[in-house]
Amino acid sequence: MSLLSVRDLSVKFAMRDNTVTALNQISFDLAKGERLGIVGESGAGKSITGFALMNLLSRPGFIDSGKITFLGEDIVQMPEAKMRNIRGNKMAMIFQDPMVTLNPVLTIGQQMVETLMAHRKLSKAEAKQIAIVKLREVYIPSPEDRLDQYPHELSGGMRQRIVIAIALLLDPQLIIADEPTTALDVTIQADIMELLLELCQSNKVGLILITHDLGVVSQMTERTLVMYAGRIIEAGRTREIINDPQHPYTQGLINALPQQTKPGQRLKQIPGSMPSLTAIPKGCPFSPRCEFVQDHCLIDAPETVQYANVEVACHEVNRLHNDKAEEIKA
Ligand SMILES: Nc1ncnc2c1ncn2[C@@H]1O[C@H](COP(=O)(O)OP(=O)(O)OP(=O)(O)O)[C@@H](O)[C@H]1O
Repeated sequence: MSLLSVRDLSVKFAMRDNTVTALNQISFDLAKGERLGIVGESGAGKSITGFALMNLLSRPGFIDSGKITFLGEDIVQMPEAKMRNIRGNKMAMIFQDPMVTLNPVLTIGQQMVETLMAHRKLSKAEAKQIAIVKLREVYIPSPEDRLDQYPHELSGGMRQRIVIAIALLLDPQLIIADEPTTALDVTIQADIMELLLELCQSNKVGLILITHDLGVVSQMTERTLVMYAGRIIEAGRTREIINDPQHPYTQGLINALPQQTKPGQRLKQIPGSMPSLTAIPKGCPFSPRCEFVQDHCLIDAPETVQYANVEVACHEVNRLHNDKAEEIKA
């Protein structure tokens, strides 16, 4: 059984005068223990996807259609009380800012013990012991002492480690991490990612990692979804997507990576920007920024097709692929 299955999921925002589409019929699967990256520029719909999966969208956002099946159960139709239980026990979300999760007026120990006791039949002493074990797993030094500290007494990196420990407290099967290191000092970002990877692997926890950074995705995940204007425009094994991207947008993201730029050369940014939800172009949403655009790209939205080991939504994928092969031959 797959851990998660998303079919034709559409999310809309009810604005004052009209309704705009933030997610447009996205579909994907996640196997148990699998790690999936969701990448794309700001506004692509990555965070909205994370919130929809947790059934945490709030007005004006709502799931318009589609199905989300988690461990065999339909999340979209699930009553909120049951969903709250699943959110605590089976899936957890880690946000960019640790203070979204941590309560500033409670000690670390109070937060962890309360969470454990709310979901498990445990005495306070037992819950405290589990909290200490979990803090040790995220390499918090002197965990016994940390239990009595408040979040503001700890560094940003330490706070995010504690958030990871809280996410893992009830042994979830899925963690959704939305830019979990963006707010942290650059020097500790890699440590936190490494920790998350290690814990997901050792506990066989599925991971959905939301990030704009393809470099991070290549280190952390087995499969990747590339999102643009609320659609999945390319999906496949991370290795294939990084080494042989098929969609011009993915190619643009990879060309913009600092490692692709020679010293003294300017970063090759994709021209233009992500459209706002109220101005998504007709046809292929990427067409105004695409150097390979053809007339028909402006009229019809491309279907998703299987091509060279990935799924890709681009009218011109065949031509681009052949041109690239010719280039390599020459
Ligand atoms: N409450 C809201 N009302 C209206 N539009 C919204 C709301 N929240 C998000 N949006 C829009 O939904 C789109 C997708 O947003 P989302 O936060 O998922 O993007 P993202 O890919 O996660 O970007 P970022 O990397 O900046 O977080 C954006 O165009 C955003 O402006």
